[in-house]
Amino acid sequence: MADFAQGGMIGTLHNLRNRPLEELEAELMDASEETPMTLVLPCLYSELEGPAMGPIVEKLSEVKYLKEIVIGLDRADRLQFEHARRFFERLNQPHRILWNDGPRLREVDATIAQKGLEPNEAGKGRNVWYCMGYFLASGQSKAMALHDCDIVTYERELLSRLFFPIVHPALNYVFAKGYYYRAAEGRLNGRVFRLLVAPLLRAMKMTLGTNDYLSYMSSFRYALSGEFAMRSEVVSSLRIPSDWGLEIGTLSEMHRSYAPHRVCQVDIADAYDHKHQPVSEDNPKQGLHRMSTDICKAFIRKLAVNGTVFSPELFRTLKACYYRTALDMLDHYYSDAVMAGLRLDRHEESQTIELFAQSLMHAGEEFFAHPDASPFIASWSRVVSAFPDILSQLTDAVAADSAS
Ligand SMILES: O=C(O)[C@H](O)COP(=O)(O)O
Repeated sequence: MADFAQGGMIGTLHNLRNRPLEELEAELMDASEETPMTLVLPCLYSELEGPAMGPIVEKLSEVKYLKEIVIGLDRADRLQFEHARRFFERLNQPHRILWNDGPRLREVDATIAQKGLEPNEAGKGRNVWYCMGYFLASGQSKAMALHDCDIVTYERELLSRLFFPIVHPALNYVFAKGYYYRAAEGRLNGRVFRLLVAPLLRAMKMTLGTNDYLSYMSSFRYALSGEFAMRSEVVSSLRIPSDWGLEIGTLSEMHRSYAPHRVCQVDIADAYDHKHQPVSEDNPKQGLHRMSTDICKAFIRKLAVNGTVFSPELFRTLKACYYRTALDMLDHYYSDAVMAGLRLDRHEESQTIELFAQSLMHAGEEFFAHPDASPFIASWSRVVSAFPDILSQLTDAVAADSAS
């Protein structure tokens, strides 16, 4: 059962009363006249072959209030792109597939690269960024929502609850972030959020002192959720990171550009399950190992930009504080899991905390070695000012791919 606490700097929209989906969708239908809505699906080709995507597309095809669906397809060759086109044919809404690795979109990327504004690495950030560009270019909608494509617990309600706060005429939000808890097959998940992000934020407050940014970030119940929605005016000026700092970077940018009362979080699901990445202890370039380093880097850069002066001593203190805080929080997660009848392996999670502490130190070393490095991709408004016809090049390329 949901509580109704408003504990942080942003608004929290709970799931009070389990309102029927039909009621929510009817209100979204009404809102869609004034505020048309586009859904963005950033996916890997391999996800089309996984257990989640088929049911997601089946359920989405029933949604009536969507104006358009934009699918960003990564890691697909020509045959796989053609298969993807057939796969998405069952959608009842107008939809477009961005074949990110296809020759036409690579050519658009090469054009943007002439002025050094292209995403500097492939990945979810680049995929989302091109979908945002297409959303602006198509100009069909005033609101955009985005969700992951590996959600095995997907229900239509998730999408309706994500859009509701930014499109309902009585509400004044420009950005909504989804929250839930993660669990599957009797086990409590969400390891990076629980074991890294939440205790690191507490440790940063203790070591650096509370500031507006840390209070804002701590207000999010699931800062790493891949589900968020925004009004079109946010999309053109948003800078997003190309690495695993995407979610933290996006929230940080919202903090930079908008007052907290225009940002909210919304309960979009009960238990949520998805594809789990390995921890990857031995390979810092993969799995949760890589994700944890990118997230630490995203925090460090943001704090540096806000005026925090980092030193090796500060990192040692922060690491010690993080480590102790994470272990304390693990006790609470364990108690919560036991009471809910869920499994949680304390030894395994303690080892993961040790690895995340190393990731924090590693991120600090990288920051000292490359203080100017930034994973942020330029905003679309900057790209458009450098290449005034880039959005039509993008729509032409996508249309030509879909007609080929
Ligand atoms: O949100 C997270 O913490 C990471 O994506 C890892 O999630 P998982 O533990 O559910 O795989």
